[in-house]
Amino acid sequence: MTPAARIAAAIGLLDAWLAGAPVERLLTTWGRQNRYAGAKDRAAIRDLVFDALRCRRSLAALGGAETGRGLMLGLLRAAGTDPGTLFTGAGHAPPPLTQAELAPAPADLPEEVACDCPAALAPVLRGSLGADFVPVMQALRQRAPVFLRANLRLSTRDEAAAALAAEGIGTQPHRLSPSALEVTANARRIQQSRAWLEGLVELQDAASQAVADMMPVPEGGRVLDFCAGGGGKTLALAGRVAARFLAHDAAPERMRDLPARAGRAGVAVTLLGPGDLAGTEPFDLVLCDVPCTGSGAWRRSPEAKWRTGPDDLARLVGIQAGILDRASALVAPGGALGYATCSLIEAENGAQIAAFLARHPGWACVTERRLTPLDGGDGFFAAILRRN
Ligand SMILES: C[S@@+](CC[C@H](N)C(=O)[O-])C[C@H]1O[C@@H](n2cnc3c(N)ncnc32)[C@H](O)[C@@H]1O
Repeated sequence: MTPAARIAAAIGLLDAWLAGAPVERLLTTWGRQNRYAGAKDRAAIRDLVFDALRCRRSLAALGGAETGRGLMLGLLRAAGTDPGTLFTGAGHAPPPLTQAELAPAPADLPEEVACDCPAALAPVLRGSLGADFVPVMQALRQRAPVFLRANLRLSTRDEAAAALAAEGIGTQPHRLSPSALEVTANARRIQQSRAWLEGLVELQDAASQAVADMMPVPEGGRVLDFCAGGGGKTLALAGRVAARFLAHDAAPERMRDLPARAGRAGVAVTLLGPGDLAGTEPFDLVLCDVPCTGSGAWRRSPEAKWRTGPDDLARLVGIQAGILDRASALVAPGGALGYATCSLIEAENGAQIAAFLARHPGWACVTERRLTPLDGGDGFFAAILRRN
């Protein structure tokens, strides 16, 4: 496909997204319906769509309309490319620019538009981020780096990096965690590499690794990952300490890849569905990596940035409180309750912990950490609580 034809495809996909369809389903369906498009075309179109979603507000302003066409015009203008060179109407290119579209783009955009902050959550984001509001929102406009976690059970980080380098995959250590590697070349080869297939590395954000590093796991102890999902945190904990790991999720189908991932990593994890918890307590650590707005990960999931509002936030805060109440009852005397979100919003973070402590006076918070994309990885919050 020509660059102009890829832009025309992205315009169609963005129009369907603006009409309410989920982005991943749109991209999958587009790939099935356009078999002539090769892997490079599909990847390029995905990049165009995700770049546009990350910067939806500013690009719509630069392109003069909140339509697929307006977003692509804005994307080209933001990159300093004259859209007229691609909007030619020739072959599969988008139709030429109209008189209205030829008008100069606005020189100055309002702050929240320029940093692509969603209007619905702007007050809570401003309140939560304070002086970091603009830099963090600006950081969320960029593509996220690809990070790997070296499985320290099987090799050192340097050995994992050397094994990847032997297969042409460039990495560099990242300061957020002793296991974190930032991929600098050939990220698309990772899942075919021997290093990945043999469990030396896993894909995991560096801040997510830093959160796992904070969790107190006693050697030989019992650990419950209460909201295990794909098991990223379970595997990071198991990569650090030899202990007994149980993974639980309210939606057990989310854990379907965990047995294969645990097998690759050389660790044992017992899976528990919603009805299986009774009698499994007590645990030395119960980790609650709770469902949240995901605002710290909007670089990777930009769709959520525009489709999450105050009602979703209120619903999630209620779910998080319920999880903490339930999970705290499973912690052994002297054990720890871990809490984590990939959110930047205080209601899901420090305020959630303060509300838990107000409901449970026997508990105290011993550590809290807030990470934003300015630290290099996704935005995360983590706290460790112990019974007084
Ligand atoms: C942030 S994700 C977990 C990500 C995972 N820990 C990882 O690192 O890959 C949150 C998970 O919580 C699960 N969940 C939602 N409500 C829950 C509940 N009430 N109890 C337990 N798990 C729940 C969701 O199904 C989802 O898989």
